[in-house]
Amino acid sequence: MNKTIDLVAIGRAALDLNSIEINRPMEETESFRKYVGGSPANIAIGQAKLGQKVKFIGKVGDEHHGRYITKYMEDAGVDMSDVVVDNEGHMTGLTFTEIKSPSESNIIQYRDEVADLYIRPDEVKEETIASSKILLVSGTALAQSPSREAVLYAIDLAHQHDTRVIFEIDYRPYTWKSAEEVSVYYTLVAQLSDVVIGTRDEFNMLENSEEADNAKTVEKLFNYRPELIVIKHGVQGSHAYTKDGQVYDGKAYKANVVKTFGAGDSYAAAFIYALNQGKGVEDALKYGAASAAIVVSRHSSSEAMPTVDEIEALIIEQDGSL
Ligand SMILES: Nc1ncnc2c1ncn2[C@@H]1O[C@H](COP(=O)(O)OP(=O)(O)O)[C@@H](O)[C@H]1O
Ligand SMILES: O=C(O)C[C@@H](O)[C@H](O)C(=O)COP(=O)(O)O
Repeated sequence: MNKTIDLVAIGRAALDLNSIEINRPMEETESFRKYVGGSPANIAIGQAKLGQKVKFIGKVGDEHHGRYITKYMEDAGVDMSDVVVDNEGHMTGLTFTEIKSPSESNIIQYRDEVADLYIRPDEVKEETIASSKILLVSGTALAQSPSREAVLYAIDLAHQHDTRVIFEIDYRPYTWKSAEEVSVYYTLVAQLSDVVIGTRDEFNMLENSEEADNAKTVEKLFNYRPELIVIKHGVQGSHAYTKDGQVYDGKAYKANVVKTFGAGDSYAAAFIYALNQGKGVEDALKYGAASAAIVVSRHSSSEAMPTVDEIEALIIEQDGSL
């Protein structure tokens, strides 16, 4: 089928309530600003801001927040026509963020019985997956049925239609029942994906191990489908590994940090954008890191997503050239 969509993301679109009073613990914070949130929604918005054609597959609550999210993402350029409105009383998920200092942010999520975890396989449209170059899978969508089966079905369709599967591990400690359960589903989906992106801690969850050896992690996964694996190490940067044995080291850019969350989603949006533009892995690491440096210097994880010009200006400013 003709690939008219650059990326389709599956998973949660939710709300972030970010503390307005920065550098304060949550216990002393009284005011919050609302943004669209949820890792795959943030990545979809980031991609749209980079000029990509993006579609979203998910389920939102039949209430004010669900309507706000759908409208915001449509206005941001994300095609929301496959998003289902829940009709069983499940609500949109909420995240409160604590901005304690430029090096410490924490999040508290309300994720019990949330609408996004109730998307069913029969609500995933084959023609959407078939017409997209990339299927972006968020690991949190594997935490519970029927969302788990919806994701596995989407991956199967992607394989049938030559759609590249990118797995953002996106570990959140809610909803999952045990470390073993996390490891089983993360390993299964990583083995079925073409590209896997996660932090070192997230790969530890995948392996259900504290060993934290990047070389061993990639060696095991390269026995399966993945051809590119990215392991992120916060402000220390990230590493990309290819199946043919190449290793690329990416550095973080200097930033005037407001808060540390949002780094991963902005990194993924720009990293995938660069790959889709035909740039090499080395450049993709720069685009991802520059995008993250911009988002950590702003208040949100969605509205804060940069344009291509902003990313390239930051790379030129700090590296001297693109
Ligand atoms: N404080 C920071 N300043 C500048 N860049 C950052 C900072 N924190 C993270 N980044 C960039 O964002 C990337 C992803 O961040 P990381 O914290 O590893 O992911 P996640 O947000 O998913 O936990 C890093 O590789 C780095 O390039
Ligand atoms: O993913 C969520 O549900 C919460 C996000 O919207 C929030 O902005 C966040 O924690 C982003 O974190 P990241 O993984 O550092 O990008």
